[in-house]
Amino acid sequence: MKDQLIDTFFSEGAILFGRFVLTSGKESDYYINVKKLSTNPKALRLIARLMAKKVKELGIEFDRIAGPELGAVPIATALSLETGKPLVVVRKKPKGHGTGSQIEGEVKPGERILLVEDVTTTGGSVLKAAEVLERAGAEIVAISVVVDREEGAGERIEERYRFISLVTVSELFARRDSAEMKK
Ligand SMILES: O=P(O)(O)OC[C@H]1O[C@H](OP(=O)(O)OP(=O)(O)O)[C@H](O)[C@@H]1O
Ligand SMILES: O=C(O)c1cc(=O)[nH]c(=O)[nH]1
Repeated sequence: MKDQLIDTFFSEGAILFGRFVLTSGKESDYYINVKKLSTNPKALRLIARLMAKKVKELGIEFDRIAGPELGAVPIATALSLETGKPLVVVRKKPKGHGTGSQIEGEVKPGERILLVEDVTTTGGSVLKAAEVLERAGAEIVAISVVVDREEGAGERIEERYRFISLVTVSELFARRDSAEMKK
């Protein structure tokens, strides 16, 4: 399943090369567009199945799944359907009208949350979401990401939480290099 996911990144054109400014302000000569996969039902199902399998194998128990706006929302939703566990969505900022809420869905005090992310670079975005959930009384049992760019997020997140990645950029680029060698 993991190899299938890696292949899907290439077949869906989800790895772009050029100059990109990242959310952290860093610059990069490549960009992983996980949204290309999370908007494709077959690829999204594969991500959800792989994530559910990995979490189960590691014996991680949780009551609820959380997905921070925006990239993680379809992934967390698919994982909720796959596992039958309820969902919460964490906004980047509290809603400016209506409920004024930053969390959509209910977090009960002491609930064990599996926090999902699409891609991690510095880990700053997902750590902000973790803070919002903890302020609401949740316990973050693990942070699970589809792709880790290996630019410090793992080390930063692991200071406080269990960190799981489905694939790393090294694994993605190793596959590209081995495919090119075979040509
Ligand atoms: O680990 P970090 O350095 O925080 O970078 C990764 C974050 O950047 C992207 O989000 P983006 O801000 O582009 O928002 P979007 O998901 O709303 O498109 C991605 O979805 C992660 O949330
Ligand atoms: O750090 C980011 O903002 C980022 C990097 C990346 O490769 N893909 C993405 O969606 N966001």
